[in-house]
Amino acid sequence: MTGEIRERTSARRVALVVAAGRGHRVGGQIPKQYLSLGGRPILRHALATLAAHPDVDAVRVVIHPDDRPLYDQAATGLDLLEPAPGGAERQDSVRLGLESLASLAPEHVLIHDGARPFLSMGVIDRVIAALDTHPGAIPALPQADTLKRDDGAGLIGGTVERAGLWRAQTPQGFHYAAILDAHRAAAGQALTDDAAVLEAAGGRVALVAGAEDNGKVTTPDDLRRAERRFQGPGEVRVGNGFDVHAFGPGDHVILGGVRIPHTHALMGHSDADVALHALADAIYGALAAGDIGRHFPPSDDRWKGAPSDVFLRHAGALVQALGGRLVHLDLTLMCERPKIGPYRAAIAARVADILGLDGGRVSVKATTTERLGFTGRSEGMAAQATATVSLPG
Ligand SMILES: Nc1ccn([C@@H]2O[C@H](COP(=O)(O)OP(=O)(O)OP(=O)(O)O)[C@@H](O)[C@H]2O)c(=O)n1
Ligand SMILES: C[C@](O)(CO)[C@H](O)COP(=O)(O)O
Repeated sequence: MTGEIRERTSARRVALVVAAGRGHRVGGQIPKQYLSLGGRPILRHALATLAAHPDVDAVRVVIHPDDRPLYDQAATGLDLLEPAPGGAERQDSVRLGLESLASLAPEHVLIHDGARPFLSMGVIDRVIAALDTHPGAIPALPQADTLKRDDGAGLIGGTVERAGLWRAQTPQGFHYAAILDAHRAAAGQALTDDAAVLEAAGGRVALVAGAEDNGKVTTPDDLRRAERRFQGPGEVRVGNGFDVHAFGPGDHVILGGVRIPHTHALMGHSDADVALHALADAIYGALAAGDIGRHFPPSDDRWKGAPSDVFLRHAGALVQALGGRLVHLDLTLMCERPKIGPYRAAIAARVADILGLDGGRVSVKATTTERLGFTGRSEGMAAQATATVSLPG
């Protein structure tokens, strides 16, 4: 997301994160969503993931007014809408949050618990995809254990048929107008999730695959389990990127942010920096966060002639937002001319500078294609990149 989103008067898809609860079951001095998990407040984990998702246009958090200083700390550096005040129960907080989005009039809203830190891009993707064909969709997992009902005196009163039962998670996605109307109509009824609110209004809600990791921190045991994830070695991801631009009239090319004199220029919507485009795509790939065209559509005039370090910096920021680290970047440029050798060190240094890395983590290589193909005929250039990213476990 960019700073410009905050100024928007509309956004197609908004994530509404409810975080106004008191966390009584976890206990402690501050509400659970502000407790530290892996060095960052619990709430920040999901905020970073939602803010980094290419199909989420804006994020609003619903908070308890007393928590404003804790919220400001948790949200530092993330580009979010102003938070909205919550209510006494989760359902009230969601309704108030939905009302607060009226002027944005989003098409879709994804309602997420701030206490579910391990949200993945894949779960968000599945919920969003289901909204093409359904007014609501939730991630859920089939019930695996046998279910017992007690008799009120510590004995089993019966066994509940578990077939067809699912455990509901968040984010729960909805067509905004439908869920706002349903929440208004349900005010006063006690319903434990937003799917139940739409169901009560007669809406049909789809089930998509949730994830075991996407559990809610509800009790001190959940918190201990969540902390254990950060004691492991984390996860290493590898992504690749590839890009091509054609030569046209001009007297220089921009490669890796470095201006190189040449008999032609590279043609493109932005500055046609084939190297930075491949690198950005490699990072997006490692995060499963789409590609450069999804974040910076060529149809958007804001990116006409744009310097491509904007794209690479954005990809690097997504890694940071997820609490991750760029371990290594490897770039190969393919062309007959210009000769890359004299500029190799400058390109590596510029890439490292854009991403705030030390130069030893950026490799720049070049090859001709032995006069074969479009690069061999000097009709254009290609670049290929690999990004290695480390994410918390
Ligand atoms: N009045 C409330 C109550 C809950 N929530 C949010 O809804 C999510 C799920 O609720 P839950 O796990 O029950 O959180 P708490 O209500 O804080 O927990 P507890 O019942 O233990 O106090 C949490 O992110 C919580 O902050 C909210 O925004 N407003
Ligand atoms: C919305 C929810 O997280 C779906 O599982 C859940 O219902 C919240 O329940 P709580 O009563 O607020 O803990």
